[in-house]
Amino acid sequence: MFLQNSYENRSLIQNILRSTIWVEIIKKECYIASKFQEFFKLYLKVYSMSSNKYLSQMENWSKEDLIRELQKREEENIALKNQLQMMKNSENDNNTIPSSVKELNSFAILPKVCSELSKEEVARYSRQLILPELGPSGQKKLVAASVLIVGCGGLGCPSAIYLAAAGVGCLGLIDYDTVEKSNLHRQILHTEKRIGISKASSVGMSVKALNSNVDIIPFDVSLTSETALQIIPKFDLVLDCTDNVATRYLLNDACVIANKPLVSGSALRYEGQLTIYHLGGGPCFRCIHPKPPPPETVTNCSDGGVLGVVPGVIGCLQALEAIKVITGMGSTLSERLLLFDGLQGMFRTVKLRSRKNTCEVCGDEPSITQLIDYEQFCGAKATDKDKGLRVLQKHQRISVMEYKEIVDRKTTHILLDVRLPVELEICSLPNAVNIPLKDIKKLENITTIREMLSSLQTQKIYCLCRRGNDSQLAVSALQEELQGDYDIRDIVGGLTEWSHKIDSTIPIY
Ligand SMILES: Nc1ncnc2c1ncn2[C@@H]1O[C@H](COP(=O)(O)OP(=O)(O)OP(=O)(O)O)[C@@H](O)[C@H]1O
Ligand SMILES: [Zn+2]
Repeated sequence: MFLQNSYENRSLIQNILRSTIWVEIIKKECYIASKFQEFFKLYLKVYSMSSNKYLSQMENWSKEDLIRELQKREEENIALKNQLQMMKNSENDNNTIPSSVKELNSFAILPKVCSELSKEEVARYSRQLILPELGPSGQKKLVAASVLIVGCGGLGCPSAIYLAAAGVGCLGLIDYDTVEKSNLHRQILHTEKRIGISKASSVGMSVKALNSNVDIIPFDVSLTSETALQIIPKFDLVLDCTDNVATRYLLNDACVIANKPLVSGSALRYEGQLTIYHLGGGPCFRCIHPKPPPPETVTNCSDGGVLGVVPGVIGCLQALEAIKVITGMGSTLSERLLLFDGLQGMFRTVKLRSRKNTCEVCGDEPSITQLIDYEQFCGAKATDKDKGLRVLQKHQRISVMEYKEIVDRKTTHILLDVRLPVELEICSLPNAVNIPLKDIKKLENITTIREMLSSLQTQKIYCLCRRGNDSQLAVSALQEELQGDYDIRDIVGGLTEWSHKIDSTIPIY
């Protein structure tokens, strides 16, 4: 069989093998980082194992499959090389980041009682020390303080770096995710070389490089109902730098139960918001939002987009609020919500309601005294990754492979791309008709679709979007509006799946 493969496929297989071997080697090399005498023995062993295993598996693969496999290996290689480089760098670096905390029961924050600022501290913080409201006494409070930053993304990066710069003694950094290329436009503490490594460690490294006096405690874990109360009580104050509703409720309830103030920020497109919950008798998040919003009304950065500067602004302001809470300077945003409109260049502050004595968690007789299942409560995952909507039956959906066959057989149909026009400028399939989901029920669009169906003499409409969520909603909407014997389906996984399985030249965004 192998002999029947084209020359091209064979050379692809060779490349995949080479790449696979490197993945294995680098993994091992990471493990034995400094024991290079074992390196060559390992190389030979891995080489012979990998060749036999992979050759027999890949003999019958198509060229497309081989290209995809190669890309996967190469990406894995880059991430691993970055990790290895990081390990080698840290061997020569005095400011190494402690490895991330896995045993949540056992970590401790070393108490920093700062009775006197050192000469070095006076020199480093001199420009803020001479502010009368802060002064040496405020600086000592900062040095003795510990702040937990939940989420090391667009908001977490600026808040972490400013708190470290200001001399906060200990920063806890939580994020379960790893650095991706699409993070770099706004998550400014990560670097190209750190793609693939833990976000919490990456932020830790940047923070340490700026101020080695700060103790860093990274947690490569998801904050959940199981982990939250093992971590939060050990810190003085918490920053919510996350991006999903379930985590917002979890953080709120955990901070009320642990009696910690919560500095909460959010940013989307060109706008941001900021407030402080559960501080000095002020309201908590549940006092303001007793019920979660319907999941389908929540937009995140990866769907709605965000200009990087906007979380930059809000993250900096979160750091400022934290500094005020710790030092007692000025007046905080408790019971007030700050709204930032980046496009108009406007800040506004609105008054929030005061604490509700009937609040389920911070009220006089709370019914929530321990953490609950927040994904169930919100009807949404505690991540903004893929909403994975499922509103259609199996017979109303087709896979990208099935759609490819329809295209190859030249079966007459309408391909309806329901993304925004700006997204079609990024990438699109040939002959797609664009009607954004939000406009799909408009009379003129329904009329256009009816006319196209009748002029093409077809009953078939295939709806396409970026990841296969909006396309399902489009199918439901069209079924309601068209009311006829039509074959309307959605293409599962959308253009992202098309890129993975059919045409890897389509960019994933
Ligand atoms: N429950 C949680 N525990 C730990 N980290 C969380 C939790 N919920 C969200 N996060 C983290 O909060 C961060 C939010 O940052 P942001 O929205 O800027 O990043 P993102 O999710 O990487 O962005 P994108 O939507 O572009 O993929 C993410 O890094 C995410 O992993
Ligand atoms: Zn409340």
